[in-house]
Amino acid sequence: MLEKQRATIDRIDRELVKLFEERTKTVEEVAEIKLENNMEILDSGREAVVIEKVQSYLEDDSLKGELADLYENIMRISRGHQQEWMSKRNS
Ligand SMILES: C=C(O[C@@H]1C=C(C(=O)O)C=C[C@H]1O)C(=O)O
Repeated sequence: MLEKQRATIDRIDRELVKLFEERTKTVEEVAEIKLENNMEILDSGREAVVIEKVQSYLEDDSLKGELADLYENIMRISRGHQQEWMSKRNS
């Protein structure tokens, strides 16, 4: 009954995981630059811009709130990853 839709979701998830890994590797490069330049992990201005930007890519504006929620979580995880990465680098 749900096979076709779930196969589509599985395909999308595979792509999302690939992109998540690519984003996270890039975030590690950001962490390295921040560590070298004594910069704060959190950049609230940039986070606000990211959310506005991704919302502008939507075709369905009714998803704006959910997309903001998703990106708030992605960036929270991103900051946690930078923290971990910096701690390992310093140990
Ligand atoms: C990756 C960065 O670090 C943090 C995480 C962000 C992100 O994951 O997009 C954005 C801003 C920062 O709070 C950055 O400064 O660009």
